Amino acid sequence: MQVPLIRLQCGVNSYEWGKKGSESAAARFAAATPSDNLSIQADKPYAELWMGTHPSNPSKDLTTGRTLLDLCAENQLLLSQSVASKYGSKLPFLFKVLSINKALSIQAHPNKKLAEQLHARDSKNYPDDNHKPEMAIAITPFEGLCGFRPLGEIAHFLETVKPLRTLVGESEASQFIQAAKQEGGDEAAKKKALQTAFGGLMSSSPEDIDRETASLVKLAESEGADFAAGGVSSTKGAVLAELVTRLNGQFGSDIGIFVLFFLNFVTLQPGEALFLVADDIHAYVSGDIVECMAASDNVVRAGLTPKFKDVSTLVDMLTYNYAPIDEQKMTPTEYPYATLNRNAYSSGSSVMLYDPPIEEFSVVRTLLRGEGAKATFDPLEGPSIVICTGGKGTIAVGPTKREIQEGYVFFVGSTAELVLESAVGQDEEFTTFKAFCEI
Ligand SMILES: NNC(=O)[C@@H](O)[C@H](O)[C@H](O)COP(=O)(O)O
Ligand SMILES: [Zn+2]
Repeated sequence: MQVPLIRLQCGVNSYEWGKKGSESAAARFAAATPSDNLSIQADKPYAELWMGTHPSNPSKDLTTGRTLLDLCAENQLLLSQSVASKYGSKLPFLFKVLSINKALSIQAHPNKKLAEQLHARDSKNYPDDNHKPEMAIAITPFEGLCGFRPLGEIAHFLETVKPLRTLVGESEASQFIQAAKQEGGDEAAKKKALQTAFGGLMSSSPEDIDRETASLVKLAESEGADFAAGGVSSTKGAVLAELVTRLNGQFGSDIGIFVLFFLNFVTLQPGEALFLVADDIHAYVSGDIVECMAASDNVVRAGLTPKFKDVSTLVDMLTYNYAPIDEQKMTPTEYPYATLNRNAYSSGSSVMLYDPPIEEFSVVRTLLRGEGAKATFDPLEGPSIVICTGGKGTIAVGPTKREIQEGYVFFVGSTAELVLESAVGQDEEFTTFKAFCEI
């Protein structure tokens, strides 16, 4: 049976935080594929390219116009029997490219149980009954807020940033500082103190937020590198001061600006990655990324957004885990099931695996340098989606061989032996990302 290689036409979502017009990688990639209803407008934000079967924006077979969702429902072998029997006739993952001009909302994604409850209670704001663990891989330099800081860092900010301490509340702040400074001590009590302090911040009144935002911005502008007593080792005062003024410029007076002092601020270079389990708090700030997640669009938001906010649900649902940012970063490993040809070896090409501790997806980044560099992948017992984010080459499954260049997206059916070959010049790179599920 001929395993299909299907060129996809993918939709792009215009959220307010997206980069504008062709500055947006999501827009450029979407526009690389012929479409009768997409013309990129220079002043319109384009946030997310969606690749997959999610019904909110299902990808289509470019040749027939049929949705990938329909094709998988008609022929489960595209997914493989094992994947289809566990996840039904749809992809277990949703694959995206995000192009971020302004900060995304302060958010977390509910675990499976909470997702079912929220979906049953409010399917408009919570369209899925599924969890949404997610992984982000930087295409360009990326900034994000991710997971709670080590408690000592938060204590430092409560002691040195008066507007923050005022919004948290004097007693909550001093109780937290006391708990944070206890050597060893009861982990559950520390997390409770963190939840109380964070909950105190998030329950601030709009008047208090307006007043304290104005004071915070004034301090940031006047103190510069000395802001927050010079900051902490992971985030220096000057960086914090710039972030406060940037976020204030983007959102005006907003409680999300104060969340900055509770969350790790992380920068990723191209190829570096983050993994977020369900219920992990985060907010991406800038850059272009590839993102892969379980098939869900459930977002619980609490700040930095014009969208629906559900602050009490967010405060209640969080794990209140805290850790240095390096524990949130994911380290890719060499992908063992691909063979590079001589050109690829000699030009320093690479095939790297990003493999989070969940079943629904993994991602492989293939970076082929120079003319004729080739990677041959062992057949997978499961579905894949491949996007080219730079350069050009060919993609082949069995006897079917197609051109692929920046923005092109292909669905690769189960048990395909996939071959990628570069058609770029000597010092250029042909880069693809492949999301897949194999169980
Ligand atoms: N962390 N990234 C994600 O979860 C993306 O997949 C979501 O689609 C975005 O967070 C949605 O962001 P807004 O709700 O528009 O602020
Ligand atoms: Zn998210």
